[in-house]
Amino acid sequence: MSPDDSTPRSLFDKVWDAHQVKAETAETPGVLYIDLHLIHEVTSPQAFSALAARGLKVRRPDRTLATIDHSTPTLDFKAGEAPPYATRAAQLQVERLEVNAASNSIPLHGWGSEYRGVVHVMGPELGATQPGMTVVCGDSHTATHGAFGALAFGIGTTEVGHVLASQCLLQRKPKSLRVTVNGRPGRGVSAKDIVLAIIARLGIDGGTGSVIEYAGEAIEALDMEGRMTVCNMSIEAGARAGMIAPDETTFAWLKGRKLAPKGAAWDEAVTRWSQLASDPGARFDREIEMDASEIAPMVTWGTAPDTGISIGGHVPDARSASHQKALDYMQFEAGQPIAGTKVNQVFIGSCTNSRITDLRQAAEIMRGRQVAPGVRALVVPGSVQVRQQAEAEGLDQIFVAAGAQWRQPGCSMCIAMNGDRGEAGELVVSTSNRNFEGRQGPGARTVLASPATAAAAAVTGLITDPRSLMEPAHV
Ligand SMILES: CC(C)[C@H](C(=O)O)[C@@H](O)C(=O)O
Ligand code: SF4
Repeated sequence: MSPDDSTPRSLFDKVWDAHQVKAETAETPGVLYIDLHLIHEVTSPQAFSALAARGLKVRRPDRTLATIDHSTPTLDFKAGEAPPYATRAAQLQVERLEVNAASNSIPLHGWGSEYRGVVHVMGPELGATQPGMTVVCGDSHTATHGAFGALAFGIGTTEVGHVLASQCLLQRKPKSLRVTVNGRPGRGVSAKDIVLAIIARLGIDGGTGSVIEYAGEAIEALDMEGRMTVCNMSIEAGARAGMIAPDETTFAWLKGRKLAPKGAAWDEAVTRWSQLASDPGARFDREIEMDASEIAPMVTWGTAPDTGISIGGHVPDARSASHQKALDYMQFEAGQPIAGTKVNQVFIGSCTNSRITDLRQAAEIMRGRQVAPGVRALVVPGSVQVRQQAEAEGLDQIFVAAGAQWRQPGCSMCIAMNGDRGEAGELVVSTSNRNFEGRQGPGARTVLASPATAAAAAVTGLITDPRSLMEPAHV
């Protein structure tokens, strides 16, 4: 059932149509071809076991790419020494992936690879993620890759097995939602603030069953790192995926990367990719518009990512029992200003905000300042590449001189599976994407924020508007 050529199509429609092997019917889902399958140590073991139990081989090891990120320690260790895993389970997960990747000829960026990193940081960095592709991973933040105009979404472990075995997935076509962010944000307002504002507007289930296309001047003005931050959090509004039309910014970022097309193939790819943007008149099931100039630096007050408020705002009144529960957990009083709240830890990292531009924004605030007494600040680059780049720019020196800890790459305190965590009752200002109860350690309280806001919290020990610490030159 291919639409006739004159029907205007969205970016999502175009990528979907190009990968549909078999159309869905009322009774059965369709079959979608997958271009890139990313895997990590947490959601792949049972899938490999399922394949082995049925005597199946990995169909396209060359379209599969593995890394280790969730369970890996971020502490330094010497070459030849065993990594200082937090638990035996963490070690076994990593070792299992090493064996599974080797025995199935899947490229693994494990210990020793200069491309190891959080799966949603290293895939794009390698140039593995490209416009117009379908990308899946057994991980809910796979939407990150949609920043390149790919259709990228998270799948469950059973589906990881399906894709390993067949390179295809059974899917029903999701609905479409366009979020247009008009205008330009003011100084000190980053991609993270924009997406927290979008999620606050949509609610945690406002995007359910949909693929979001982000559009508008404020989105187009973002660099690729910012676009990845926005797409990354699509799942936090319940959406299946987030996408942004590829443009010159996308092509310039990808050009020359290890797995990006080269020479004539590059030119041919750019011509193809340039046709992916939504056609004028393309239909969306739903549309919302926002104005970037109205967005301030955002922080969350609750235990769901849709509880963002502007940093100058007040914690809202409880509107339901679950709101009250969130207030109690967070130890916030309705009506209190959120700025000025005491902070115990700061985490700058995660697949939302651990890329080079994120670290530059944090360093700009920390330069020449000290982490406040009693505060622990962790800066965890998203990949070995980001770490090396940051060190080449001297950012590590700024963090270390400020008294922050400069760590090895990984998911770290975003999910607290590797030993990095907040203690019960501690307030953690975090650049990650989830503030669920216990996400960063049992009883730890998470406030989501941008890298600049997190850095401002580190140096003041309080939730602080980062604009108050910015040089007048940046006004
Ligand atoms: C461990 C993994 C399955 C999980 C996910 O799916 O997102 C994790 O990455 C997260 O952020 O919660
Ligand atoms: S950094 Fe956090 S959100 Fe991203 S993949 Fe790792 S645990 Fe999930």
